[in-house]
Amino acid sequence: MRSPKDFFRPLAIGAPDPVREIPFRPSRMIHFFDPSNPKMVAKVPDLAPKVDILLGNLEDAVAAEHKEAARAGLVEVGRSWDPSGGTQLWTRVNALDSPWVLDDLTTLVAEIGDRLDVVMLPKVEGAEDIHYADRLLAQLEARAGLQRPLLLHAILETARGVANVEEICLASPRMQGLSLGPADLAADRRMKTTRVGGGHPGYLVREDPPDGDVDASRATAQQDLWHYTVARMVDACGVAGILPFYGPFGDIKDTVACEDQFRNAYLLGCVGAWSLHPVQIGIAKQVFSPEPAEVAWAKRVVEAMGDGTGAVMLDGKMQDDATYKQCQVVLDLARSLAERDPDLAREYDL
Ligand SMILES: CC(=O)SCCNC(=O)CCNC(=O)[C@H](O)C(C)(C)COP(=O)(O)OP(=O)(O)OC[C@H]1O[C@@H](n2cnc3c(N)ncnc32)[C@H](O)[C@@H]1OP(=O)(O)O
Ligand SMILES: O=CC(=O)O
Ligand SMILES: [Mg+2]
Repeated sequence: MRSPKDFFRPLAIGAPDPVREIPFRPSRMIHFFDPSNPKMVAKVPDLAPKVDILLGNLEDAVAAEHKEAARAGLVEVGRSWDPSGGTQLWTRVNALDSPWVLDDLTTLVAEIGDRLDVVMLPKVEGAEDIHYADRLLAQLEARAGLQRPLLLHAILETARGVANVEEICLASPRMQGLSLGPADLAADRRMKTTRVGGGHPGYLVREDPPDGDVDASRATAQQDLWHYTVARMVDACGVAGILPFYGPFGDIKDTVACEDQFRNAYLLGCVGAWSLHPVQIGIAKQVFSPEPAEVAWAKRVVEAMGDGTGAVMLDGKMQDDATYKQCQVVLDLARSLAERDPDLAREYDL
């Protein structure tokens, strides 16, 4: 194990210094596109200003015969990318055991390393995966003469990854965040759902039988299959000072259930989710931006609490040091979103 004193030292001579803190930038949606698909690439100029993060996906959902074209397509997008708009450019590279990942990393860092913000790594199982990518990126950054380190984002999508989630988050100063990968995770855990995220009608609780009559009709409510993992992920990210995201919701037509899944993640502490189709961009934008009424309430609490200590009553509700901090979380998020979004700035009146 390396000495903690070495944690913030570059892993290759000439590589940029690792970041000390993960910058919080608006990250409500990570919009996936396939850079080998000309129709999707044609939409990039229009989509880029509408999303917080645009991600060129090279892994699953890109057919094996299109892997090289996807990599080359992302290089083209990166070369004409204008970072001054504030949108982040990310990529999801192929898995570390795949035949493509080495070329993905070497090509992307050399060609567009100065445009990319974050590299998403799929199927991360433990700290050893992050250590490998960390060293390789440092070598590639040094060779490319990059001034700023690329950050790493891991997808939590194997049982082993979930079991090792804390060590993954703490494995490198490059770690920017985690996403839940419910599809691969379901397969790896042998869960019996064939859906990409979302609930399942079979996973429910049923009310007790009235007067012991087990044949009577009884109300049921679907439960959230992902609650445990999202909560675990949020805590692990909190420990490491990095950002948790919900991942994909595959039922593109069911925008209502998508919104519910995103909102559960938002309330539990996630900063954003993936959008797989343009229709999901607006859902994520709305859900992961605090409601104006919530922001107004947070402002009232902070004002009423003065220096943030003691207890006061506001509309019949007790406020103290802890609720002051809860309200600061909402206000900090609102302020950072308002800086990027003039409509929200007006609605929040900040
Ligand atoms: C489990 C996981 O790993 S999830 C992450 C990996 N999966 C992905 O990245 C999937 C990304 N999304 C997609 O591939 C597509 O959205 C699909 C296959 C789900 C649906 O695609 P389509 O059937 O073409 O959807 P639809 O007909 O509604 O598309 C409307 C238009 O939006 C475009 N479009 C669809 N998705 C996207 C996207 N993610 N980004 C940009 N444009 C898109 C289509 O090309 C189409 O363009 P056109 O009007 O010029 O013909
Ligand atoms: O990559 C995402 C997943 O759900 O699997
Ligand atoms: Mg996956």
